[in-house]
Amino acid sequence: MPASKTYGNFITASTKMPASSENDLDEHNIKMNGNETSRSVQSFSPGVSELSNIEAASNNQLVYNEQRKDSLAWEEYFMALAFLSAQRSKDPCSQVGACIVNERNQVLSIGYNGMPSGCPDQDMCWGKKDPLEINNKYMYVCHAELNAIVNKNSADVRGGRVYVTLFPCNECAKLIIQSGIVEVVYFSDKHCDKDSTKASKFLLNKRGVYYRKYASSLTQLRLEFNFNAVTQQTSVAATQDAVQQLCSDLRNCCNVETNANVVCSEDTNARGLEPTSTATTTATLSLADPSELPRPSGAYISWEEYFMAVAFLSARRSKDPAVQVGACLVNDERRIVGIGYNGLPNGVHDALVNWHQTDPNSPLFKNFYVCHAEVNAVLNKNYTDVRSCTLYVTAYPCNECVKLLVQSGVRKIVYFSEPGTSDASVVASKKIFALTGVEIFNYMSLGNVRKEVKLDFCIIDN
Ligand SMILES: O=c1ccn([C@H]2C[C@H](O)[C@@H](COP(=O)(O)O)O2)c(=O)[nH]1
Repeated sequence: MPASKTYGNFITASTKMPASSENDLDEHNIKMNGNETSRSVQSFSPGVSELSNIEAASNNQLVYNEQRKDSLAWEEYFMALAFLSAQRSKDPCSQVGACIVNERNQVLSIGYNGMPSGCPDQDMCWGKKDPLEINNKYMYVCHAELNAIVNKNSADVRGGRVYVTLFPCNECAKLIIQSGIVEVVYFSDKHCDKDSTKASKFLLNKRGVYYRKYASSLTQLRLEFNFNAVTQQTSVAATQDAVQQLCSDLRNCCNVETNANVVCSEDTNARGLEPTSTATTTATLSLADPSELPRPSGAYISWEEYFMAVAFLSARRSKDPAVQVGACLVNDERRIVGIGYNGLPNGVHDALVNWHQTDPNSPLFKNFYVCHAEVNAVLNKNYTDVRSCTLYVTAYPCNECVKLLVQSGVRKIVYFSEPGTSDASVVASKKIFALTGVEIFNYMSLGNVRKEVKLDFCIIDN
């Protein structure tokens, strides 16, 4: 990994390359299985907004060059989304995540490894050491890539790019190829010596699916659900950190005897599988080995925490030096259908707006130009309808956004920070919610929710 600057224990996004070079990744020769492969430029162009300031200046345009310099690059943002979704996984060993994006850098889908939907976690095998294959997790768990492909919010993922925390296995490579994904960006290749990874690379090479290692130095990120988190840490977060620590300690010490013993038939694993013989004697089976159980609650992030974390993560893409806002729209099947952050309209160069102009009487007032996170989340949806969706948003929506959300059919809003004022527009928004029956909740009022999520990309290699 290249050297990186640290912020406390965490690396800041400011260490990354300037925004103008985000697209550099699209133009280099890559090494694939020992062969130098020349890669044609892909059409993942970030568009006009990614032109360098120098270019703009040479065109004799006004350059304010005041946009935020530490916002996340696309590459970092998408890999962070993959690692964030991995934190939803209940796999006691490896939490894996995948994020599929299209050529316009819109998120099409996110997935993590887990049991098939509808199969109760507590009834499933989570271990991997049973001599009988049928009693191990591998036959049951759906891989992150599979879940991302089937959970897509678009008609298909053809032409897309998938960001994965772990190099896809051969089964996932087949799905990737068949679904038309053209590029794989991976973080870890820790199973490179396994046949399943070799077969995967063989397949991807044969089909011409380009794969490359995540190239940014950003490998850790702290998503603080607060504009002033240092002074406002709550005991909830502290408690959940303690639960996480406990779970990790438990995972590290196998075969610990606790009182959590159950009596069951010796030929079952007490998780719903058919007995392999007709023996009826009973034996005491210890369920104390946490590596055979799904992660307990607190050792993975809840849905509410996940969706709010996605909103806070997308906020980190914003170039606004003053306020970064993020929004995440979720349908009633808990699929993310739209993500947005506050930014300029497509095609408007980030360097051409005076980000520090706060005078509403000036034609350069930045708010005249910036599209709100909520608007972008609604518009960034693919073919999916946002009707009956829930919006997770880092800040209380403004009056204009409230109208848009209500007209789009959003039925529930979970916001993080309270409006700064209770002026007429806030009162009007609340009135609209009351009249239309749209539910609105402060995230913290949901109770026992964390206010911080830490992403450590290297954890996949531990
Ligand atoms: O491409 C892949 C490969 C594996 N996974 C999942 C499947 C399992 O839940 C874990 C691997 O568990 P280990 O205990 O580390 O063997 O990762 C995946 O999602 N995608």
